[in-house]
Amino acid sequence: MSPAFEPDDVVSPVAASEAEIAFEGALRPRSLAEFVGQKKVRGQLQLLLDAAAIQQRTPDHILLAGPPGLGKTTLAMIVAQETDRPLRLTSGPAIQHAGDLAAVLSSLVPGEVLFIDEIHRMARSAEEMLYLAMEDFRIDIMVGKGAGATSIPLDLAPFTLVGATTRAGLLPNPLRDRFGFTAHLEFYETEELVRVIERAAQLLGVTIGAEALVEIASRSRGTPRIANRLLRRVRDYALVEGGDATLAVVQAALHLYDVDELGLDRLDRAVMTTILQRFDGGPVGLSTLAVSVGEEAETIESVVEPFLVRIGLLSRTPRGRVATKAGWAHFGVVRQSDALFGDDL
Ligand SMILES: Nc1ncnc2c1ncn2[C@@H]1O[C@H](COP(=O)(O)OP(=O)(O)OP(=O)(O)O)[C@@H](O)[C@H]1O
Repeated sequence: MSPAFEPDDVVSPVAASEAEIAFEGALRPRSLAEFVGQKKVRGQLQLLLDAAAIQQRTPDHILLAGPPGLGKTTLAMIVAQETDRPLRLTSGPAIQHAGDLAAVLSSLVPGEVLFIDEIHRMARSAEEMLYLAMEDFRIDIMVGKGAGATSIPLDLAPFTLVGATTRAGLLPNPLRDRFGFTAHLEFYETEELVRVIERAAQLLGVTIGAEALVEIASRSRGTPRIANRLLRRVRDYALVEGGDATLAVVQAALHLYDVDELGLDRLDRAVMTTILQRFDGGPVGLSTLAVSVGEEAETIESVVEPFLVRIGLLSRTPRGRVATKAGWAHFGVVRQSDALFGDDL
């Protein structure tokens, strides 16, 4: 099954190519003060870090939950920077065995911040090891097999775990409970994205007007990663055209990249038109929908749906996914049952 959705799609909120990772690195805010939006989470994190500093201990473990591209990695980096501690980055898929995690944990220096991205994708055996490590800064290493197996306890340096997940619901309770603080990152408001783009434009040396900023922000799916990426495309367009990033340039550039006024991309449109045309507006189950659009169910659930639900085009019901009235209206499709019986929407 070939995916309908590539990580480099212009409005894909998922992690991008090497070139984009370098581009993102240059734009990352370095402190909580520079981090735009998520006011509540910023306040809560600041308090947690200040309290730890006063007590001269490692800050509590932190879980960051939310859709991709909202700033989880950036916040983990900020936690390390603000507390002046080294940072180790790894991810759930890289931890396939308990031994992979033991190697990371046993090499941490005192106070280090360990960031595990996509923590819900870590191996089960490693999860169990992590419980003890988080609670007691200790792990048990099993040596040998069967009746002769023994466990050797190993003390760890105290560390702060920052876990990131797009699927908080998939984390087992014992793991979730061991985080001292869970932050739920929300999609950003347009005004917040305007500030993200304004800051990025300054760093990139792009001259951009107020209307153009709002236009990019309102097509960025509430996601800073997408806002920065659209700005990059607009900058390229302005460069080639030999002018500033005006509203007309933004509109032309985003039209070229097929980003509509709501910021919907190919996969969003594929999901919506499948529900509308193939399933007459739903309800349709997630796995059926995934097969119909040729995409992983997880991508649909964690990347596509949260935004479609947020902007009111789709609703999730116990019987399946259903297009809302606004969904029908946005795509200008007429419900087959209404067409048959001549009802108005
Ligand atoms: N609040 C913010 N203010 C300014 N820029 C931000 C903010 N949040 C994210 N960004 C920018 O958006 C980009 C993506 O952020 P980041 O990598 O932290 O997202 P993420 O949630 O970790 O995504 P993923 O789950 O895919 O790893 C970065 O370039 C970062 O600079």
